[in-house]
Amino acid sequence: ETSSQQKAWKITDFDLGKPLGKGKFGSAYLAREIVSGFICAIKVLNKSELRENKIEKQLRREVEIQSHLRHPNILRLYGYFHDEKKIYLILEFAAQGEMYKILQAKGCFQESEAASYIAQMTNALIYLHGKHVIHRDIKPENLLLSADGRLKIADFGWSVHAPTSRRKTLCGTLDYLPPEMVEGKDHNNAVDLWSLGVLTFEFLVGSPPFEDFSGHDATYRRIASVDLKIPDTISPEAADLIARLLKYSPSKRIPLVEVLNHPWIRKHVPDPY
Ligand SMILES: Nc1ncnc2c1ncn2[C@@H]1O[C@H](COP(=O)(O)OP(=O)(O)OP(=O)(O)O)[C@@H](O)[C@H]1O
Ligand SMILES: O=C(O)c1cc(-c2cccc(F)c2)nc2ccccc12
Ligand SMILES: [Mg+2]
Repeated sequence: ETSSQQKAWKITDFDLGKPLGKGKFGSAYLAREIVSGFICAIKVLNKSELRENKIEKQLRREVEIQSHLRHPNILRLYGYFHDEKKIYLILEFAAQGEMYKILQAKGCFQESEAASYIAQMTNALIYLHGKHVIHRDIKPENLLLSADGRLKIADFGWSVHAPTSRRKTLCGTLDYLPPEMVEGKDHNNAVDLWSLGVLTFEFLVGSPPFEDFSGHDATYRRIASVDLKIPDTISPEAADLIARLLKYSPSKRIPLVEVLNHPWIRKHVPDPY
C-alpha cells in the first residue's frame, strides 16, 4: 500500500498476548504485530453485540474521530479491521492501565501529581477543542496511563463535533455531567470544562463532588444546584481552580488556556520549555 493508505490488517498479522480487560462491548488484548514486532493493544468487538445494542454508528464515529487525532495525551487509534464476526481496533498500548484503578488504590493523589495530570488533560482538551471535538465523557474510567506516566484520553464513544444536542439517553454515572447535559439542553465544549473541574476534585478528594449514593435524582439535584462543598484538606489554589470550572453557566467557566496559567498549575507544573 502507499504510505497514505492504511494497510489492510488481519488478526493473523498479530500475536495476541494477555487480556488487558473487559469492557461493556469489547475485550482488549496486548498484541504484537509479527513482522515489525510493534507492541499495541487490540480491542475486539462482536458485530452481533454491536448490532443488538444499536451502537454501530457510535463506534464508527469513535473510530473516525480517534483515528485522526495526534496528541501525546490522546490514546492513538492506529487502525481497524474486521472479519465476518468481529471488529478489531489497533490501539496504542497504555502499560499502566486505567487511571481510576490507580486512583482507587491510592485513595487520592498528591497535589503535584494531580496538577500534572490536569495540565496534561488541559493540553489534550485544547487540542481537541481546536478541532471542534468535544469529548463529553471525561472521567477516570476513560483515562489510561502509559509506561512513562503520561495520561492518555481513551474512549471516544461519546465524542462529537461541537456544538450539538444529545439524542442518546444518558447511561452510567451522572457524576461527571454538567447541568446543561443533565437538563438535556444544547451544549458545547464547555461541558469538558465542567468535567475537568469534577476530575480535579476527584483526583484530590478521592470521590466526585456531587456524588449522592441515594440515587440519580439526588445527584441530578446536586449538579443542577452546583451543591459544591470543597473540603479544607485541599489547598486554596486547588479550591479556586475547581470553583472556577464548576460554574453553572457554561460561559462563566474558566477557559482552558487560563487553566494552564492558573497559580495551582504554575506552582506544580514547570513550563515544558
Ligand atoms: N490501549 C489500552 N492499553 C491498556 N489497557 C487497555 C487499553 N484499552 C483497553 N484497556 C483495558 O481494557 C479495558 C476494557 O477496554 P475499554 O474500556 O476500551 O472497553 P470498554 O470499557 O468496553 O469501552 P467503554 O468504556 O467505552 O465501554 C479497559 O478498562 C482497560 O483496563
Ligand atoms: O460488517 C461490517 O461492515 C461492519 C463494519 C463496522 C465498522 C466499520 C468501520 C469502522 C467501524 F468502527 C466499524 N461495524 C459493524 C458493526 C456491526 C456490524 C457490522 C459492521
Ligand atoms: Mg472502558
